[in-house]
Amino acid sequence: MTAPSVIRVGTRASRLARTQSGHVADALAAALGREVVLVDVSTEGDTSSAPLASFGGVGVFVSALREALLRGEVDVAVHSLKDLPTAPHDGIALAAVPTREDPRDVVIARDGLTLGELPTGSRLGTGSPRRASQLHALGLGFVVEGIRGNVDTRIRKVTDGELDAVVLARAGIARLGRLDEVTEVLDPLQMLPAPGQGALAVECRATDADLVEKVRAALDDPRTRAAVTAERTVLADLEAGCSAPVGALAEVAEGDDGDELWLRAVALSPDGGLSVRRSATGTPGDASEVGHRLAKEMLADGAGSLIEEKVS
Ligand SMILES: NCc1[nH]cc(CCC(=O)O)c1CC(=O)O
Repeated sequence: MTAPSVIRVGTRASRLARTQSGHVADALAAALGREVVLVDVSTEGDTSSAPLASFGGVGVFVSALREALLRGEVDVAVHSLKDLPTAPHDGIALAAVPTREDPRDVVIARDGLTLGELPTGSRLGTGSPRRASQLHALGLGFVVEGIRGNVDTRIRKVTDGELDAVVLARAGIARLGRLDEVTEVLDPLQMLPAPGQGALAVECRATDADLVEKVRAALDDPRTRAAVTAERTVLADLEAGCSAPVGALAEVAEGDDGDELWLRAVALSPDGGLSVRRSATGTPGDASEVGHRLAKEMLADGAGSLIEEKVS
C-alpha cells in the first residue's frame, strides 16, 4: 500500500477565507494524521470590484472552488455556508458542517455608537438587501449605501469617515480577530442573520466516498447541520415563491425529550416597510420539514407579494 497522499484544501485568497480554510486544514490534519496543505483558488468575485449581481452574485465565490474540486486540483473546498446556492451541485458532497460561530450580525460604528445612538441621516454601509431592509425597518431614518469588498475594506470606510457605520457578520469579524472594534451585537429580533451565517461548508468530490466519510467524522456538527438545513430550506422555498430579502435563524437546544429545534424567519420588502415574520419548532431530525412548514406559512401570509409592494 502507498502512503496516504497529502490532502489539498482549496481556499479563496481573501484573509477571511484563508483563516477559515486554515482552521479546517488544521483540524483535518489533527484528526486524520495526514499532511494537509492550503491551495489558493482565485475567483472573479475576489478580483473584480464590479457589483456582484453583474457577474452572477455570490455564487461566483463558490463555483471557482467547486470547479477546482471537480478537476481534481484540490480534494476539499471550504466555503462560508451562507454563500452556497441552496440547490445541491452535481458531483459535490457537503462532507461536513463544523460547529457554527455566533451567527448574529454586528455594527461597527464611529465613536463607539450603537444603532439607537446614531443620528437620523447617518450613512450605513451594507451590500446585503437583507441587512438594508431590516435597517430601514427600524424606522430610524438611516441612509443605507451599497458597499462591497472584503471585511477589512468595509471597516476602513468607517475608520476613514466615509460612512458612519457598517453592518457585518460577527463570525467574520471574530475570525479576523477584530471583535474589539464591534460597537453593537444585533439581537436577531431586530436583525435576523442570513441563512447559514457563521457556519462553514466543507465539500469533497462525491466520488471520494472514503474522504467524505473521514471529513464528516472529523468535522461535522449534527446540531449545526440541522440548524442550517432548516434555514436553507426556508430560503429555498421562499426563493421559489418570492424574491424578497430573507433572514432565518434556527437554534438547537436540549429539551426534556431530547434536542429541540427553533426556527425564525423574516421576508421583507426592500424598503423594510412590509414584512412577514414567523417561527416554528420541531426536532433536529425534522429540520427540512420544519423549514418547509415555515416557508409555506410565510408564503400563505403574503411573503411572495412583498417585492411587488415596493413603495417608490
Ligand atoms: N457576504 C460575504 C460573507 N460571507 C461570509 C461572511 C462572514 C462569515 C460568515 O457569515 O460565516 C461574509 C462577510 C459578512 O457578511 O460580513
